[in-house]
Parts: sequence; C-alpha cells; structure tokens
Amino acid sequence: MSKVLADKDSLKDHSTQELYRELITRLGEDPNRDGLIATPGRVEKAMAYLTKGYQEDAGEILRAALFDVDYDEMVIVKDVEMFSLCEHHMLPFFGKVHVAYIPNGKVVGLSKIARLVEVFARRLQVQERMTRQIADAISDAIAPQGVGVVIEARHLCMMMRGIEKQNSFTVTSAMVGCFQRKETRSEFLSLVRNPAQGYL
Ligand SMILES: Nc1nc2c(ncn2[C@@H]2O[C@H](COP(=O)(O)OP(=O)(O)OP(=O)(O)O)[C@@H](O)[C@H]2O)c(=O)[nH]1
Ligand SMILES: [Zn+2]
Repeated sequence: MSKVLADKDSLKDHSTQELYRELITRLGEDPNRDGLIATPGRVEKAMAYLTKGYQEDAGEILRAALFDVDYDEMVIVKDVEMFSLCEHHMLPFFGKVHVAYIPNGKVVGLSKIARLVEVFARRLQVQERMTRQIADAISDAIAPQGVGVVIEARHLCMMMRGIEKQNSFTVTSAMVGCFQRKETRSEFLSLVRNPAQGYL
C-alpha cells in the first residue's frame, strides 16, 4: 500500500488524493470547504509517513553498525516509544518496546535498535507480529546467544470505539535462544519492570 502511495505517478495524477476526497464526501462532508480543501494532500503525506516502514530494510539498517565486541552479558534498550497502526481498523496503537540480547561476538549500534522498531511499527501491524519481527531481525543480523522483545501498548480501536476500554493495555513478548530459559527471561523481565535508577 505504501508503495502505491509513494509511487511518483500516483502523486502526479493525484489519484491518492482523489481517494481521500471521495472518502471525505462519503463521510457526509464537503471536501471543498475551506478547512478540508487541503486535507487529502495532508492525509496522503501522513499515511505515507505512518507506513514508511514498507520501504525500509531491517537487515540493511542493522548491518550499517555491527561491531565486534567481547561482551556476553545482557544488553537492554528499554522504553523505546512506538506508534503503529492496527491492521484491522487502521487506528493507532502505541506504547513502549523493550529489546534485549546477549551477544555472541557482535553487538549492534544502539540507535539501530530504535530504528528497527520504526521499520516494523510504521506499517499496518498486529502487535504480536511486530514483536516477533523485531526479535527475528536482531537474531538474523548478529546471531546472538538470545534475544528478548517485550511490547506494551494501548490500542485506540479498543479505546475510542468497539469495546471502549480505556485502561487495558496489551503486553506481547518474543523470546529467542537463551531467552527461552527461565532465568534469562526473568532477568530481562525484572530489568524491564524496574525503572532505570540513579544515573538518569
Ligand atoms: N491479536 C491482535 N488483535 C488485534 C490487534 N489490534 C487489533 N486487534 C483486534 O482485532 C480484532 C478484529 O475483530 P473483528 O471482530 O473482526 O472486528 P470488530 O468487529 O471491529 O471487533 P471489535 O473491536 O471487538 O468491535 C479485534 O478483536 C481487535 O481488538 C493486535 O495487534 N493483535
Ligand atoms: Zn484495531
């Protein structure tokens, strides 16, 4: 879908913007009124941004910053903000991603972990798949001893419509390699639960 949005010809003949004009009309609004006249163009831009992950390659991003480092304790990058769109309603879900791995000779540049989250969040998603994709991408790039990913998110499709539950949030996890061992998994989860102390 994003490929189509980003396609130069579709931008040239404004067909995507025509779709949004049609949508506005079908919702019962006048697409020519002052406040809405530029809306199709804005929505096109916004949707292209919110789905830009389809144009990005996780492996390529990680390969740009791999370092040989002799370190075999857990590396955790936690509280990475995430905004995505649920593939069922195309409404936002958002929250935090916590990523950990135990290296096996190679570490990945820290910022690339956050970039990786963006690659998979900026698509139409379900939380479970995104969780798994982040874990698999790290696994494929550096073959670590193990990887753990936890995502905590709120889904607007459950809050502003549907069942309308304002306080529920969804937690998903993907554990690969040594993170499937009880002790490693528990260490990761307890580090995720505790706020960073002292230094920050
Ligand atoms: N597993 C999973 N489900 C999701 C996610 N995002 C949204 N959903 C769910 O997708 C389901 C779609 O269910 P349907 O019954 O087809 O759609 P619906 O009638 O709009 O469902 P309600 O939201 O219950 O009104 C809903 O239960 C949503 O809560 C996600 O990331 N993971
Ligand atoms: Zn939804």
